[in-house]
Amino acid sequence: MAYQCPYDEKSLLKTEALHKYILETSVLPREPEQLRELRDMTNRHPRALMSTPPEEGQFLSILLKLSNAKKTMEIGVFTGYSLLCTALALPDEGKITAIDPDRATFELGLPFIKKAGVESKISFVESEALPYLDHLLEQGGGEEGSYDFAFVDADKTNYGNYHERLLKLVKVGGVIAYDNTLWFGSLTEPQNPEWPLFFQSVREFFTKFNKFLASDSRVEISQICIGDGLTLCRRLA
Ligand SMILES: C[S@@+](CC[C@H](N)C(=O)[O-])C[C@H]1O[C@@H](n2cnc3c(N)ncnc32)[C@H](O)[C@@H]1O
Ligand SMILES: O=c1cc(-c2ccc(O)cc2)oc2c(O)c(O)ccc12
Repeated sequence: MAYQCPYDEKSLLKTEALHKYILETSVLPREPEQLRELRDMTNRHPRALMSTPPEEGQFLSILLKLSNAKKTMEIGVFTGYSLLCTALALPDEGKITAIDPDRATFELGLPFIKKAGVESKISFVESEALPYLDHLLEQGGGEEGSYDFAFVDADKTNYGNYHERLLKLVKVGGVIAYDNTLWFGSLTEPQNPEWPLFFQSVREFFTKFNKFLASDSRVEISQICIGDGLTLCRRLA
């Protein structure tokens, strides 16, 4: 049976009105046309809740520009909202390695990426991320320490495994961003036996992963209350 997330609203803000205010004032009026069209299409998908929300996409975009990122990695593409945000934010020579075993869902968003004229910046890799990251690290050829930025929004309980590989692939000063680290605000809620088992296991995972990141001396971190929680890790040395 399909997993059903117990929450249908992806915002951690105090009220829905505040979320609506931010969207209507600062985000949606400035959202590029192809992103809006891709988001409208995705909203009709049964798993639309998985898509990166527009305020988070806007944040990723400004972060990529501020950090002058050129070579990035995306783990977990779905229909490509965060991927298109990234592709639009990178300079003309920018490159994104986008990894997801589900090509069909990526292809739903591809016409919008093409229409935006940024397809050439994207190399889509149809694969589970872990073996592909290992392949990049094994093949040599300058992949180690070459990425400016990585956005991780895939199978949550593998984030620790991605972290070890990505710390080798991003350059010193590069950033790894982990999505969903506040998992619908459930981390500080009492355990609810009515939650689906998958939801509970991800909650337990993030409880440990957040502590792990906080104690990881290889990175500087900032956990941001946007979308479902986003933790930025900047590689030190
Ligand atoms: C939350 S969605 C990604 C949302 C996307 N960032 C967006 O803005 O629409 C999670 C994606 O992770 C992919 N995924 C699941 N397991 C994966 C794995 N082992 N490696 C890479 N991607 C995986 C799923 O196929 C799904 O498309
Ligand atoms: O409800 C979800 C589920 C996921 C999810 C489940 C299984 C995978 O292999 C990958 C992702 O991801 C979500 C997500 O990223 C989100 O922002 C909201 C909900 C869900």
